[in-house]
Amino acid sequence: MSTQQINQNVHITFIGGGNMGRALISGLLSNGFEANQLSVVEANASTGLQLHQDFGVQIIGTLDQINFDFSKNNVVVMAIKPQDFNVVAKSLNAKLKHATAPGPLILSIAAGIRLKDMSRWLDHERCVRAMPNTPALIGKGITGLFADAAVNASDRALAETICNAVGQAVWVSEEKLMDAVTAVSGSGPAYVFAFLEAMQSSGEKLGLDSATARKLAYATLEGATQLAHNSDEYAGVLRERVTSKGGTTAAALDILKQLDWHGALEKAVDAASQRGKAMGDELGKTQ
Ligand SMILES: NC(=O)C1=CN([C@@H]2O[C@H](COP(=O)(O)OP(=O)(O)OC[C@H]3O[C@@H](n4cnc5c(N)ncnc54)[C@H](OP(=O)(O)O)[C@@H]3O)[C@@H](O)[C@H]2O)C=CC1
Ligand SMILES: O=C(O)[C@@H]1CCC=N1
Repeated sequence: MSTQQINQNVHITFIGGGNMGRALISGLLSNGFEANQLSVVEANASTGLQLHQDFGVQIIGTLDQINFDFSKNNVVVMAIKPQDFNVVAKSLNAKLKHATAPGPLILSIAAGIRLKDMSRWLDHERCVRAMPNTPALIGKGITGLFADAAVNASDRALAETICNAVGQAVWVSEEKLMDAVTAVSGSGPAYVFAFLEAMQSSGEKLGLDSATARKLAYATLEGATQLAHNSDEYAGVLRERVTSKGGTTAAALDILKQLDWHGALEKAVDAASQRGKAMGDELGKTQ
C-alpha cells in the first residue's frame, strides 16, 4: 500500500490536543493530511477552540461523542498525559466494544505507558507505542516506534506512515528501549533549547546584544548540526577540527571536561530514561 493510498483513507482522532498533539496535527496538515481527516477530543475548551481556529480540525468535547466512520481506516492517537491514560483508556474501552472489528489502530505517544497495560485497559490488541518529539511541528520530528507480535504488517506500515509524515521514524526491537528513545529524542529538544539558552546568555555576558548573541548561537547550532549530518566523520573528529592546539576552543573544552559536561549529560539522559521506566512501573499497577 502506498503512502498516498494510506493517507487518503485514514482518519485520525487525537485524544488530547496539548503541546504534542498540536505539534503532530500541525505537522500532518503541512505534510499531506487534510483537516477533515483529523478530529481532536480535547478536555480544555479554550485549547480545543484554538486548535479549530488554527487548523480547521473538528473538535470533540468528550470521549463519548466520538463517532468512528468505519468506512475509513481509523487511528486513535493517545496524546494525553501518562497520568490521565488509565481513565481515558477505560472510557474509550466502551467505545471500542461497539466498533466494527478490528476497531481503530491505537497509537499511544504517552511516555512510560506500556503496551500490555494499555491493551488491558482498552481491552484491545491493535496498539502501537510511539515516542515523537516537538520538531514534528515543522515536519522535522523523529519518532521511535514499538509494536508487539499481535500487530500486523499493515498496521505497522500505517503507524510508520503517520510518523513519517511529520519527520522520520525508527522501530526499536524491545519495548524497554522506548524509555531510551524518550530520554534521547522525546525529551531531547528540551536539552537543545537549554543549550541554546546557555549559548545566548554566555554571549550576552561577554557584551553582545541579545539579538546578536541569539543569531550567533542559533546559526552555530544549525550549521554544526547540518555539517555533522552531512559528514561521514564522527562528531568527535569534527570537534577536533575546530580545536586548534593551545587555542580558544581548547580553553573552552578544558572547562567542559573539568566540569564533566559529557558525564552530566549522560546522567541527565539516564535520569529521563529511569523516570520513563518508573512511570511505567507505577502507572501500570493501576487496574
Ligand atoms: N511534550 C512533548 O514534547 C512530548 C510529549 N509526549 C507525550 O505526549 C503526551 C501529551 O503530552 P503534552 O502534549 O506535552 O501534554 P499536554 O498537557 O500539553 O496535553 C494534553 C492535553 O490533553 C487534555 N486532556 C486531559 N484529559 C483529557 C481527556 N479525558 N480527554 C481529552 N483531552 C484531555 C489536556 O487538557 P488539560 O490541560 O485541561 O488537562 C491537555 O490539553 C504525554 O503522554 C507525553 O508523555 C511525547 C513526546 C514528546
Ligand atoms: O517530559 C515528558 O515527560 C514528555 C515525554 C517526552 C517529552 N516530554
